[in-house]
Amino acid sequence: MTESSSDELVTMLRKAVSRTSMLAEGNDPKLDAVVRQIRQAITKGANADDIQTLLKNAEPLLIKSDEEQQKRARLLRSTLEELVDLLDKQEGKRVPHTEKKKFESQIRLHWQTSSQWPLLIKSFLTLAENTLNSAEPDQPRSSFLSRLFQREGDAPRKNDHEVMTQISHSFIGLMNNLSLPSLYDDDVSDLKNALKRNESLQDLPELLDEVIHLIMVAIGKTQENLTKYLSQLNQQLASINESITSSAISHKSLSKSREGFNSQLETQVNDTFHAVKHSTDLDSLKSLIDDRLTVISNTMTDYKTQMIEQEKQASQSISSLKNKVVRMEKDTVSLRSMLQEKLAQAMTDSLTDLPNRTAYQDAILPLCKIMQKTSKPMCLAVCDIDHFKSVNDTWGHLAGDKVLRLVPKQIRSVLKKEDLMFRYGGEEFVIAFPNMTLEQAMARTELVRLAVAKTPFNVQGEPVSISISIGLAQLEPEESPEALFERADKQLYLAKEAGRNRVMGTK
Ligand SMILES: Nc1nc2c(ncn2[C@@H]2O[C@H](COP(=O)(O)OP(=O)(O)OP(=O)(O)O)[C@@H](O)[C@H]2O)c(=O)[nH]1
Repeated sequence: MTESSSDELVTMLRKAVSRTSMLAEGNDPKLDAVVRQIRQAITKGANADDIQTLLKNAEPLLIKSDEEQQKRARLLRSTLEELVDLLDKQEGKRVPHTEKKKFESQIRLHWQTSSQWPLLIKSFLTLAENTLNSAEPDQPRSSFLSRLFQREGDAPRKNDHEVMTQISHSFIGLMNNLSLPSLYDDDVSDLKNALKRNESLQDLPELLDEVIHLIMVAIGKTQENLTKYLSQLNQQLASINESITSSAISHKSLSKSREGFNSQLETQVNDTFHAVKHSTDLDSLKSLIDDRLTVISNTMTDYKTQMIEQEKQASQSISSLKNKVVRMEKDTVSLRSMLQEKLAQAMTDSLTDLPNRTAYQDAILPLCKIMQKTSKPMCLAVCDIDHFKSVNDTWGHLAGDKVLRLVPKQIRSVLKKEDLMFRYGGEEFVIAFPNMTLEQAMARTELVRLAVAKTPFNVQGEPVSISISIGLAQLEPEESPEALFERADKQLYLAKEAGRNRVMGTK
């Protein structure tokens, strides 16, 4: 790996760890604290040893969170298996064989992957529908809902009723094992009550959608990825450290033996010199020189043997270092693609799938600069859902989340592909309109406002009117993104003051 590509990798690692660690927050307070330390250390440019110590501290917490995840996964698997058994025991109904086998293999393949749980729950729902919809041989076929889930006034069919109760209870059992932030307490209890009351498959899909949503909140989609990611990062750092340490040791020992040999040789040459100086006759001089030469020759042989041995070791360590570098080059490629995936995740808001505030902050400065440099107009709109708190208060947080997912879809429906929308935070969305004057942006945002106002949002079966207020500002030649946002936000405030459900703008 070249120095510049390793620098690049380190920079990417830093950036990615900082951002990825933000995603982990909120799952476990202790893990949050360690992850925050890692982020700070990396941002400050701490060395590999320090970061490794911090990663080691994170390990037991990650293991704990992994164990909890495993427990939840096992519970999901056994619940789904029991539910399949339950369907099997239905009198007069037949679980479609191929679908059942397919579902069982899906469970086997995916029970440990939390991102696949919604898919498993949905597949179960389909299997249940198809089973309960299967006609008894001597009964005429009729529509699924009318036949299975009693028409109004019909007495519930005992088996269907029982099976619904058991399905609902199984999912209540799953819900009891989710550890959710207390913010969701009311939603969990509402959902459990709704599941308890539920007697028809008709309402089950919607209820299961909410179960799925809460499961996703509880497991935190990123938790499992983060665990894998941190452990891979740990291995990379350990391998870099090991290589550097072993090459430093072998370098040290080589220079030590060279120094030892030099001083030994020097002593022997000096001794010989003195002995020759003080020798009186030719015979004793000859035998003295013979002796000394033997000693010097032995020393040289020893040194040569030592050198050969050390060269062998050095060449072994060089080839192992080379292998490591090759392996790291390979790992870098997969790490790089994983990092890119992480970066994309870190830039996306998980509720709405829109680019988030971090993405906005990365994009807005270059966008403003290019518009200013090319003297093109640009506008920024800050949109805020009106009285959103009362949606949460009246219908619950889950309903609020649903509205938060639907509103941007309505907004998107009237935007052009060059308009850039972000979820800025809470119930606030920001739209950048490149190449647009204030007049043009006023017209486009008026369409946005109308698209939301005229949509009857369906919350728990009832239509609810939702509106948004929008503040708009046009970018000035030398203006910073922060100043532009502030001016648009001020217009939003004025729109709220003037009665909401309106657009206000300024040049
Ligand atoms: N369900 C849900 N609610 C959120 C989320 N983020 C923020 N909120 C809620 O959004 C509400 C924002 O309320 P406020 O800022 O007081 O204002 P508002 O009720 O929208 O009224 P105005 O802006 O004055 O029209 C708060 O109740 C927050 O709890 C979220 O991700 N999901």
